[in-house]
Amino acid sequence: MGYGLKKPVVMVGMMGAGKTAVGQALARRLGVAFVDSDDEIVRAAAMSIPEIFERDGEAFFRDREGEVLARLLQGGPRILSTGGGAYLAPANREAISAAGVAVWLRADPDLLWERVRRKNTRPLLRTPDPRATLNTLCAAREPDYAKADLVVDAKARYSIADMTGRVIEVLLTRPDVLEETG
Ligand SMILES: Nc1ncnc2c1ncn2[C@@H]1O[C@H](COP(=O)(O)OP(=O)(O)OP(=O)(O)O)[C@@H](O)[C@H]1O
Ligand SMILES: O=C(O)C1=C[C@@H](O)[C@@H](O)[C@H](O)C1
Ligand SMILES: [Mg+2]
Repeated sequence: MGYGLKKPVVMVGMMGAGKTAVGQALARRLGVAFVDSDDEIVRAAAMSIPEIFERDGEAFFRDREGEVLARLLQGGPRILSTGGGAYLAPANREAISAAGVAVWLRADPDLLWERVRRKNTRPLLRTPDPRATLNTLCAAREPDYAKADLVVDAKARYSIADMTGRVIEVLLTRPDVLEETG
C-alpha cells in the first residue's frame, strides 16, 4: 500500500510534542521529504537556537522563522515540522493554510516536561522555574494551536510509530491531503 500526499503537512504544537520526531517518521512512512524550520534557521545562521536568541533576540528569530516557513511551504507536498512558536503568528498561520494543512500534536504539560527536561536547548525554558513556564506557555498558546486543521493527541504510552499511524489516520480523513494508492 502506498500513499499520495497532495500538499505540505505542517506539524505544529508545543516544544517536546514530537513535531520533529513524528514528522521525520511520517515522512519516511509516506515516502516524502522532511524539513524542519528550526533546522533550516540553525543552518542558515550557522548558530544554535540558544545562540540566536542570546545574540539577536527572540524577535529576530521569529522574523527568520516566518521567512523560512514561507519558503519551505513552496517546496511541494512533504512534511514540514515547525518550531513550537511558529504557529502563533497570524501571518504564519495564513501562509500555512494557503499552501498546506496544519496538524497539532496536542500534549499535556506533564508529558512535555518529561520530554524536554533533560535538554537545555530551548531558550524559552531557561527561567528560574521552567516547569511553571511550560505550564504558562501551554495555556497561553492552546487557543492558537486549536486553530490547526487536524489534531492528534500525544500520550506517554504512544510511541513515535503509534503517533505516526495516528497522524496518517487523521490525514486520510482529508482526501484533498492524503490518499492511499495501489
Ligand atoms: N511518541 C514519543 N515517544 C517517545 N519519545 C518521543 C515521542 N515523541 C517525541 N519523543 C522524544 O521527545 C523529545 C522531543 O521531541 P521532538 O524534538 O520531536 O519535539 P518537538 O515538538 O520537535 O519540539 P521543539 O518544538 O522543541 O522542536 C525527543 O527526544 C523525541 O525523540
Ligand atoms: O516553543 C517555542 O517558542 C520554541 C520551540 C522550539 O522549537 C524553537 O523554535 C525555539 O526554542 C522556540
Ligand atoms: Mg522540533
